[in-house]
Amino acid sequence: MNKQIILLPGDGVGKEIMESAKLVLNTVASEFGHSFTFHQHAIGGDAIDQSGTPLPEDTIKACKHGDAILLGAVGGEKWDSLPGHMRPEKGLLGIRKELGLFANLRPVKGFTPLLHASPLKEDVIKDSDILIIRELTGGLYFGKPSERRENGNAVVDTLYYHRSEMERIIDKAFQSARLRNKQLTSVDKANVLESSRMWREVVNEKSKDYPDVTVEHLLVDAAAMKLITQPNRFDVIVTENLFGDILSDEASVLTGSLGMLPSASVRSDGVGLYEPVHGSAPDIAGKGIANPLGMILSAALMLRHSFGLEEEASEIEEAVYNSLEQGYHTPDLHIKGGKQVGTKEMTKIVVESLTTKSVSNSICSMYV
Ligand SMILES: NC(=O)c1ccc[n+]([C@@H]2O[C@H](COP(=O)([O-])OP(=O)(O)OC[C@H]3O[C@@H](n4cnc5c(N)ncnc54)[C@H](O)[C@@H]3O)[C@@H](O)[C@H]2O)c1
Ligand SMILES: CC(C)[C@H](C(=O)O)[C@@H](O)C(=O)O
Ligand SMILES: [Mg+2]
Repeated sequence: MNKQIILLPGDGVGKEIMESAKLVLNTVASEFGHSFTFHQHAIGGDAIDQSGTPLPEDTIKACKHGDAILLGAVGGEKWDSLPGHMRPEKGLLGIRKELGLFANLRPVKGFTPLLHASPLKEDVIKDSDILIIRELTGGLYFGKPSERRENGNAVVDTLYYHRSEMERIIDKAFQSARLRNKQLTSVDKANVLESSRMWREVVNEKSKDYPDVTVEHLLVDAAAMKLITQPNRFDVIVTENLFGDILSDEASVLTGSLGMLPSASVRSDGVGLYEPVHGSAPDIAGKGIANPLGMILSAALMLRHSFGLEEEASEIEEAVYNSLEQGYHTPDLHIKGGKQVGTKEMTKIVVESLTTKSVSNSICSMYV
């Protein structure tokens, strides 16, 4: 298979972990006889420094023509004082919107060896296998107006959703639930927000088309609590943009670290942008200790969702979990008796595991 992959390393640890993804993808290419060509472009702070804008035209053009996109992370203190529309984060929001990537899939699989200090019982964590589906191109992130008023003393952000935007993401969530354990939790704030009341209506209407899927509604505050106290009760969670952003970082504790979570931002035709859930991690950037696994697992999601390479994707996931089971980990994780390594070494271990195919594991879930 011949594929053109657009790489947007971005800022901070984004650059470091993108190297890891490239190495793993090159290994897969040579093991399975594929040809992956990489085209690197600027986004975020990196792009601001190079051309004065967080999302240059040539980056948008390349993303539209590539077969899939891998993104590291954007942002950092250096650009924090820029006005809102100039910030690195606008580059990320812009490319999601530009490509119509309305569905953000964030799989979370509990992994007990990493959580020896957790108050939860081991089997609760081990049984936790959640797919968070976050609406990605609407809500407060994109609502107009968003501005300062009254001489800068008042502020407005707008939460706008069209019913059709709710319908497509909720449909996607029902379809995903059907492929998994047929349980859908819709998270909203229907006791307060009009948008959430419409969201609930749409979920209830759509549920008639999916009678085999069990639906529950949770208010977001209670959902946040249950995600931590009873994570194994969830299968697929669907929610709007901002709630999904927050809940997915929270859920990452089930895996031991935010550095572990991958994500796929997709639309209906398979076009996708794949990125770890975490940010540019300025506190550890440049130290060579960033966890590359969320990025590597995002590359696996790309192979599965955009290229249909299920076997290759599963092998990467297995190599990642085999490496952890052997005790190798970056400093953000805590494995009793494990061996702490840096980004490059961790990547090398995953690559070795891929090439030796020392596979045997039951902890790796199908990320749908
Ligand atoms: N998708 C993205 O590009 C994205 C996502 C979130 C935040 N951001 C941006 O990143 C910048 C920093 O934000 P933040 O500090 O709130 O969030 P962050 O996700 O960058 O970091 C939060 C914490 O998690 C740790 N962490 C994150 N990724 C890690 C990894 N791979 N390995 C080990 N530890 C890791 C960090 O060291 C930090 O302690 C901000 O400018 C923010 O806007 C970007
Ligand atoms: C950087 C920021 C705009 C982004 C978001 O909120 O979507 C990030 O937190 C994420 O989760 O991808
Ligand atoms: Mg986030």
